Amino acid sequence: MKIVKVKNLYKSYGSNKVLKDVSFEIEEGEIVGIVGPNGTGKTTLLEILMTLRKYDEGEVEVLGATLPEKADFVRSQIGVIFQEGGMYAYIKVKEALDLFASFYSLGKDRIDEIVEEFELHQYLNVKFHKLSGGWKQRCLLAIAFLHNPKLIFLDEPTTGLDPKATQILWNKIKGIKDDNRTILLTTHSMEEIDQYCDRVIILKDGMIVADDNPENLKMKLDKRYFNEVYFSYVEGV
Ligand SMILES: Nc1ncnc2c1ncn2[C@@H]1O[C@H](COP(=O)(O)OP(=O)(O)OP(=O)(O)O)[C@@H](O)[C@H]1O
Repeated sequence: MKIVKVKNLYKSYGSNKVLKDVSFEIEEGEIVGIVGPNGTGKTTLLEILMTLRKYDEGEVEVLGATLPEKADFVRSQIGVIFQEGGMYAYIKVKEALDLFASFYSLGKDRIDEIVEEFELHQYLNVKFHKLSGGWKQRCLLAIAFLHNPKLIFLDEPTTGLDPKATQILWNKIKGIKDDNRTILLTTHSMEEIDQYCDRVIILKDGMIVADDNPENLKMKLDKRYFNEVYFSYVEGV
């Protein structure tokens, strides 16, 4: 099943044409990474799919529902981690879980399950701003996962994390993926694309310049590492 369908998408902010004729589809169960230089429209694209932004032209379908018409349905089905994880600084982990569970009318059993799955026990009474970067992201992933979404959006989930915390978070993301969930993320880490993504979409100046499996792209361009592929598409080297 196609989880995301985007056809001939255009988006401008005033005279700034940010997305230009973007088309792609995502299959159920894929981990897809979107990469590209700063300001090339990655977050804007994610925000359109998450129902947070209107687009100018084109067609967008998420989980079989057309946007923007079916935004309420899509919102109830997706999980999201925003860039630099927006969360109230002084809320305790337990309070945050209770709060978000109440938005989806979920009971204590589901919270207990998530605490178990993400191993959050020892942090339940810790305030968010006291958590390390890695644990913050892990808690945000747990919250994003509370209502069992089939599609999860992660905007630069590992930015600022040390290698160990990055690895732990990715292990969790992979675990989620094994459940046949679909994950769409942005990252500036070429290593993460190489190691973890089934597919990569490279955006340059708001257009897709490559969309394939990272291994295929390396073979096609005869490169050993994905960062060389990236530079080849983005810088022409
Ligand atoms: N709300 C907004 N109003 C006006 N312009 C915006 C808005 N949001 C983003 N832009 C502009 O749109 C362009 C694309 O921004 P966007 O954040 O989507 O890029 P990005 O690829 O995610 O960048 P980064 O890698 O830095 O996160 C940039 O020129 C940015 O300044």
